[in-house]
Amino acid sequence: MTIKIGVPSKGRLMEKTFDWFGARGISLRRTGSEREYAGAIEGVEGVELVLMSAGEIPRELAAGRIHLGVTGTDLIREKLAVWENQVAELALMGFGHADLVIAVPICWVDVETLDDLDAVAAQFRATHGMRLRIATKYHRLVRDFLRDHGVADYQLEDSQGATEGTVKHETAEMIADITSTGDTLRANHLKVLVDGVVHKSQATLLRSRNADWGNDGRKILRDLLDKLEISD
Ligand SMILES: Nc1ncnc2c1ncn2[C@@H]1O[C@H](COP(=O)(O)OP(=O)(O)OP(=O)(O)O)[C@@H](O)[C@H]1O
Ligand SMILES: O=P(O)(O)OC[C@H]1O[C@H](OP(=O)(O)OP(=O)(O)O)[C@H](O)[C@@H]1O
Repeated sequence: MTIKIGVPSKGRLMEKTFDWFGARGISLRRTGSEREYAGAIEGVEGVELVLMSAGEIPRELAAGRIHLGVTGTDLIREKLAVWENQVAELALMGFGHADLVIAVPICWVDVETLDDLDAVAAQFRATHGMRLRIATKYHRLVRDFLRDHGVADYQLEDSQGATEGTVKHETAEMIADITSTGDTLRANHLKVLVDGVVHKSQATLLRSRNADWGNDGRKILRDLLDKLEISD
C-alpha cells in the first residue's frame, strides 16, 4: 500500500512546501513538463505525491481520498464544518502567513472598530433599505466571526478573487479577505478594522481522520513522522 499526500500544485505554497520537506531530508519535486501535475517523492518509502489545488485539499482530506495534506489553516477552517473532527494538525509549517481581515474604505473616518461597523450597518440599512454588502470567499469564517462580535446587519457577497476591487466597482461596500503585506488593501483605499482580524493563517501539515490507513499505512506514517521529527 501507499499513502497519498496532497500538496499545492503551484505558486508560493508549493515552492515553500518543497523547501520545508527538503530541509528535513525528503525531496518533493514535480516531474514531467511544467504544465503536468505529476510529482515524485524521494527519501521515504510508500508515500505518493498528489499535486492539487490548495483550496481542494481540505475536502480531499475530509473525504479520505488523501491521507496527508498541506494547505493554509484558513482554508481548513473555511471549507470544513467542525474541522477538528475530520483532520488533525500535525505541524504548523511556519510559512504562508496571511491574515483574514475585515476591511472598510479609508474614507469611512468614523469606522475603526467592529462596534463602529455595527452602528454604521444599522444606519446603512435604515437609509438604503438594504444590508451592507461584504465581499468575501470566506463565508463560514466571516459569518461566525461577525456573529460572535454582535454584528448582524450585513449580507455576504461572494467574491472568489480580486475581492479588494469590489468596493471600487460598487458590488460591495466593504470586504473580508487575506492580506500579508497590506499592499493590495492600501492600493484599493481600504483599511483593516482595529479588531478586525478574523484568523491568522499559515501553512499546515494535516492528517485525515477519515482515510483508510490500515496497518501498512500507519507504519508508513510513523516512518515519515520520525523523519520529520513530528509526534502525532
Ligand atoms: N498574499 C498572500 N501571502 C501569503 N499567503 C497567501 C496570500 N494569499 C493567499 N495566501 C494563502 O495561500 C493559500 C492558498 O490561497 P488561495 O486560496 O488563493 O489559493 P490559490 O493560490 O488561488 O490556489 P488554487 O486556486 O489552486 O486553490 C491560503 O491558505 C491563503 O491563506
Ligand atoms: O497583502 P498583500 O501582500 O497585498 O496580499 C494580499 C492579496 O494576495 C491574495 O491574492 P492573490 O494574489 O492570491 O489573488 P486573488 O485575488 O486571486 O486571491 C489575497 O487575496 C489578496 O488579494
